[in-house]
Amino acid sequence: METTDTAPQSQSVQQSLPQVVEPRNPGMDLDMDWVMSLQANTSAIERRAATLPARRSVKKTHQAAWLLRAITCIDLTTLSGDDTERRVERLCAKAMHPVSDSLLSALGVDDIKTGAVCVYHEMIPAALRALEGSRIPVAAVSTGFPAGLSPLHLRIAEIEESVAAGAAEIDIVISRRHVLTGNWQALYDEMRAFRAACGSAHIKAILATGELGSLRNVARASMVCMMAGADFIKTSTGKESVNATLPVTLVMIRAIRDYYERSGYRVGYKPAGGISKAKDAITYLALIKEELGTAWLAPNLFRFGASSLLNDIERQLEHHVTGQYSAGYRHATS
Ligand SMILES: O=C[C@H](O)COP(=O)(O)O
Repeated sequence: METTDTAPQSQSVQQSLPQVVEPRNPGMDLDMDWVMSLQANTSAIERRAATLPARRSVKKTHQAAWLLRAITCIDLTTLSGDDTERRVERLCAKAMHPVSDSLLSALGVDDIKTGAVCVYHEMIPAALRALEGSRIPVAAVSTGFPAGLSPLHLRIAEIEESVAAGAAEIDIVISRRHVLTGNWQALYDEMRAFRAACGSAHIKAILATGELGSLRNVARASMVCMMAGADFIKTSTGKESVNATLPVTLVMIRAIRDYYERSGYRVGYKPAGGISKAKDAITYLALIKEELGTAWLAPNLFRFGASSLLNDIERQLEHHVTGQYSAGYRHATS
């Protein structure tokens, strides 16, 4: 068994984050030779992924620091048809105070907040009002989320409206059919247009990997989106039948590493959908550290897209401090 015995940083979480301001990935011309050269050895990747949760255990003393770091990397999300302003306000309150004051002081931490709050366009004003003064960015899903099958001009207009409404981050969905038909030029052009519409807002490209057919397609789609200027690549909408997985993560973060080695630009990674356990969050963080290095263990380069992960992290932190578990409903986010 391998032990991840170095905590990501000390327990003064927000203050200790690497404060390097990354230059934005400007993208590059579509390099078809590079795209077509990307392969994925599915059985090797699945074998490696299967060993990850068992191989890695974080020493008890470092667990709290890893979990606090995970909190700072959460895009705390609500994306439901029955979302209301009230629900979004409660979510934002949780984003600003993700852990109770008593737990924070027991852990020796002054302040902590989530990486962002992620909502549908209509909820942007409510989120901005509730987060005022907190410096937590609002992320909006866009481009006909989750299917992305509305007319292109409407998808572009949706981005522009969300940016005008104050969203600092835009989570777009790609057209899966461009990947499934191998039309990489169309995917590149679409992503370029989305990036232009975002202006200064950062763009996360949701690949919907559960619908892309193969890990090779995931590798190629990741690379094309980065070439077109994605600031982050993100696995899933949370609405596909298969969302974030470790094999997909391996493929995507290796594409990020290749892109960095060739271009010099660090692109962020956001696994999303179905990540609800603290131990899974630690597995993801440890894998990121191993494959990409500590520069990526910060909210400017790594996010979890998650609606309920914070509840379990808070429970585990409480256990760390008191030695006891409380009922999950006590930590509900919305
Ligand atoms: O992007 C975030 C996802 O929609 C959240 O998915 P989840 O509800 O399974 O955590």
